[in-house]
Amino acid sequence: MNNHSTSEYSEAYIALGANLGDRERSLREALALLDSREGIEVTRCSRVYETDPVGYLDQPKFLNMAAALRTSLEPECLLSIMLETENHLGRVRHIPNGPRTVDLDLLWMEGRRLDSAHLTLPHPRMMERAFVLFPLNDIVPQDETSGLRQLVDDALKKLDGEDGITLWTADVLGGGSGLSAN
Ligand SMILES: Nc1ncnc2c1ncn2[C@@H]1O[C@H](COP(=O)(O)OP(=O)(O)OP(=O)(O)O)[C@@H](O)[C@H]1O
Ligand SMILES: Nc1nc2c(c(=O)[nH]1)N=C(CO)CN2
Repeated sequence: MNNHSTSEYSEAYIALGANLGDRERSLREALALLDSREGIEVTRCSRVYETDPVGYLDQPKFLNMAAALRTSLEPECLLSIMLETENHLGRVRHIPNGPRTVDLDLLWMEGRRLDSAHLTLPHPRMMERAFVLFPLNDIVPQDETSGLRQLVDDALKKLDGEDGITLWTADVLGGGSGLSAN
């Protein structure tokens, strides 16, 4: 526990994306680093998808996935650990929506709505992004009660289709990471 913790645990959902360097390794290491931090436990991981770039098109394809965390941290503290993790794995910001070794977005935290200079929750663009919704759909339980399941179902119905998204079949989380999909 540290000064930023509360005694309660919450469920949080994050999105991960990588399109530079060893993409599988970046995803695996990001999850392992988060899981190693006090107050964060990675509880479920989605499957991994290879996705065409959205927004800034002249860049390599991404690997995208999502994970559920059990955390005792306040959202701002969780986000700052996520940003530290991105930096640790060599992320450099050059172009908005551009290539990155790893990108970690905080999508949703049970019962939390925020709109500050540094953090907006739920993530404002998550419901329009197939590269977020497909992975999230893998890990949000049918009986999830905070409203996320309904939002994901509604958003998936509005998507155009599955263009530009394929399942990545390699065992990204294997290799002794202690993490597994779903
Ligand atoms: N829910 C959130 N998750 C992650 N970052 C957020 C969130 N809300 C606000 N931010 C802020 O957004 C800043 C920029 O994030 P980043 O550079 O990763 O954006 P991006 O991944 O390129 O674009 P996008 O936010 O559309 O995914 C972060 O430094 C963070 O302070
Ligand atoms: N396919 C794909 N496209 C993107 C992604 C991403 O993770 N996957 N992230 C972006 C900025 O967050 C912009 N575009």
